[in-house]
Amino acid sequence: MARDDGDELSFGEQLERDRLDQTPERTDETRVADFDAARQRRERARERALRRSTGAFPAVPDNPPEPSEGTDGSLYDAPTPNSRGRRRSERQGDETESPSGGYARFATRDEGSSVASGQDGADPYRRMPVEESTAERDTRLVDERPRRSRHAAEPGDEPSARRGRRVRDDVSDTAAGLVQAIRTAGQEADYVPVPTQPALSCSGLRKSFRGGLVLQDLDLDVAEHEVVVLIGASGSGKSTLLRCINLLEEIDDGTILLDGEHITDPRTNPDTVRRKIGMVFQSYNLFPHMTVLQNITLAPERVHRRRRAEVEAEARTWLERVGLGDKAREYPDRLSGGQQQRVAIVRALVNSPRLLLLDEVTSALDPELVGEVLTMIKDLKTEGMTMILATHEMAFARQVADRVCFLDGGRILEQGPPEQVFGAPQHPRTRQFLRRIIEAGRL
Ligand SMILES: Nc1ncnc2c1ncn2[C@@H]1O[C@H](COP(=O)(O)OP(=O)(O)OP(=O)(O)O)[C@@H](O)[C@H]1O
Repeated sequence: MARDDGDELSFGEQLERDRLDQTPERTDETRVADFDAARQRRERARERALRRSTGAFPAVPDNPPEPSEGTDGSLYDAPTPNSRGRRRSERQGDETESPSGGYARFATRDEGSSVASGQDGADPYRRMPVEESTAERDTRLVDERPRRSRHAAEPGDEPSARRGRRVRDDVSDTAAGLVQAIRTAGQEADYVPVPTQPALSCSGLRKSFRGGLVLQDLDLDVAEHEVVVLIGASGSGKSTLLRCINLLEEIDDGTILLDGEHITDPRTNPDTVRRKIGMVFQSYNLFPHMTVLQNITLAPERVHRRRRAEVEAEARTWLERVGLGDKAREYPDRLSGGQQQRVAIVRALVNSPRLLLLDEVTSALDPELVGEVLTMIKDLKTEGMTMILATHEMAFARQVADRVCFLDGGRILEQGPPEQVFGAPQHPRTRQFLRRIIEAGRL
């Protein structure tokens, strides 16, 4: 539906206009003024919803505001699949925006609108039970939200159900999906869930080289602070996945969202993305003719146009932290392999990336040098860095991973907490792979 001035109307706006049109004794001026005011209110509500989606807020307020139909009687914005086609009066039990802009709450089927309107003495903000399902994957239960996510996907999860739902504008849709899930299950709920979005969300990734499919409809969500370790046989697609995430390879199909931003959109500037995603490779890739400091500051200065003094100060701080403070003026060939790899990691960290990708970072190191790099990665984990690592170091994977993903033939065949994947693998292929690792004495 189009407005008179040609603008597309959202579904909420259509309903709002219908409602205003049907109100008797209104002049054109008041109708237009009311419509614009309602539109602004909805935009403010949308901004608040977005802010809430990225930060913590109380699920159950100390002093819950009176449940409200909205101070203005306007329609709740962002209509949802299960609410489309219904007017506010019919769906006000689904979601209520408090006057202070604070809370999402969900009524069960039996509560109907009486709860939302505060009738019959029901506490409209009481906790309600919910059993987490796949559709609720991208929500956190506020009262139990851990600092570090344990994103334990189950084998057999249906990824396609999540596809295309990771953009910021989908926050309300996610919440609505959750409401629907609760209703479908017909269960009473324990908690008020809050929709959140993963730091990284890959959906339906496909990548082929010369006709050979290397990634096949691969889905992967990574929560903030989560450490995901990719394991799998040589050629299973681990490096390709990391390179696609960093836009070093162009995907054939699918989407990658970073903090809800569609980074695989062809209009995206890869340099902007790479400032937010640090990547470290097996072979450290340091420039031999540049000092350690120059290697670290090169891209931030030249590509990202950051001020030299600022970048140098950051680089020196990092070098001190990883015990290489005295190496800033050295050339790479004067450093050990482990030291060079630590410099490469510092180079990836100096832009304060949102996500760090580590591709076999210990493979090229002498065994006695592996430890210092692994210690550095463990320290980064402790500090809450969100990371995806591809590694053949199974013992390390077991120690550092929040979640282990086993790749086979370009697919994530099995994933879960390390104790589950290493201790009780479900898929025969995972068991076969791990048996070989154990036989080789690598686990
Ligand atoms: N640039 C490329 N051109 C052609 N084929 C490629 C290219 N990059 C990767 N491949 C192929 O894609 C498949 C997956 O490679 P990838 O490096 O992602 O696997 P991997 O799981 O990281 O292996 P490894 O553990 O040995 O590093 C392999 O068959 C590889 O030969």
